[in-house]
Amino acid sequence: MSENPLQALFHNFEHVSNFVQRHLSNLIGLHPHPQSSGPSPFVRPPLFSISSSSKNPLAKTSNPVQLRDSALEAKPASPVSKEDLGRATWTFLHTLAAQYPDNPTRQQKKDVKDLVQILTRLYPCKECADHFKEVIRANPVQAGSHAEFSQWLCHVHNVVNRSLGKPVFPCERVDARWGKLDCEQKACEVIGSTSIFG
Ligand SMILES: Cc1cc2nc3c(=O)[nH]c(=O)nc-3n(C[C@H](O)[C@H](O)[C@H](O)COP(=O)(O)OP(=O)(O)OC[C@H]3O[C@@H](n4cnc5c(N)ncnc54)[C@H](O)[C@@H]3O)c2cc1C
Repeated sequence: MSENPLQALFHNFEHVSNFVQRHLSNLIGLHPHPQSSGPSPFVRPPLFSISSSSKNPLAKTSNPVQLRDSALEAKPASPVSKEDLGRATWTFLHTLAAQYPDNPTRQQKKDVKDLVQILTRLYPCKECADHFKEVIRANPVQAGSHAEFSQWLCHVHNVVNRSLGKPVFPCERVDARWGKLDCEQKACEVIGSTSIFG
């Protein structure tokens, strides 16, 4: 009864933590080591550990929560290049165009136009965003159908290509270059394709 209430809370948390670790270890295939004689029944140390002082639960430990996964060790994130960002964004946009319906709804047409406008403001390469804004001003989004949107996108991509001295892509081959996502049972179709409000 004389136990500090915070200490009790701390012990409860530790029990829950141990419980979760046991079940996680079962899930990812870490089984108790039969010959293990130490305090931990596991071959590998737990994913994280909580140290507590039984005398003073508020005492600072040097590292109260330790992540042991080497993938989570503090490493500086490698920067994303302008080229990587560009390729990823074009992949996203052309894949979206490939799946854009022949008869889009009003909402889908609006969403696509909004998305492109948002890119001209938020694209995380300012020089590219500013240039793209000019490109869109001169070539307003056409999204009346799959064919219209994918051809429009191919055209504006070529405008960017030209400005960078890259080869122009033959837009009659855009459907061959950019296919729909390989998804089972139409799970990747753009939502709302069958709406009667198109
Ligand atoms: C909106 C936007 C604006 C950008 N603005 C700039 C900028 O101002 N300055 C800058 O340095 N970079 C910019 N970039 C990045 C640039 O466009 C390229 O993505 C980057 O240089 C990498 O080029 P890449 O040669 O790998 O091919 P990407 O141009 O990234 O193309 C990827 C793939 O798409 C296919 N492809 C190429 N052209 C077309 C087309 N017309 N239609 C369909 N498919 C095609 C090809 O198979 C190509 O390999 C921009 C990117 C985006 C998305």
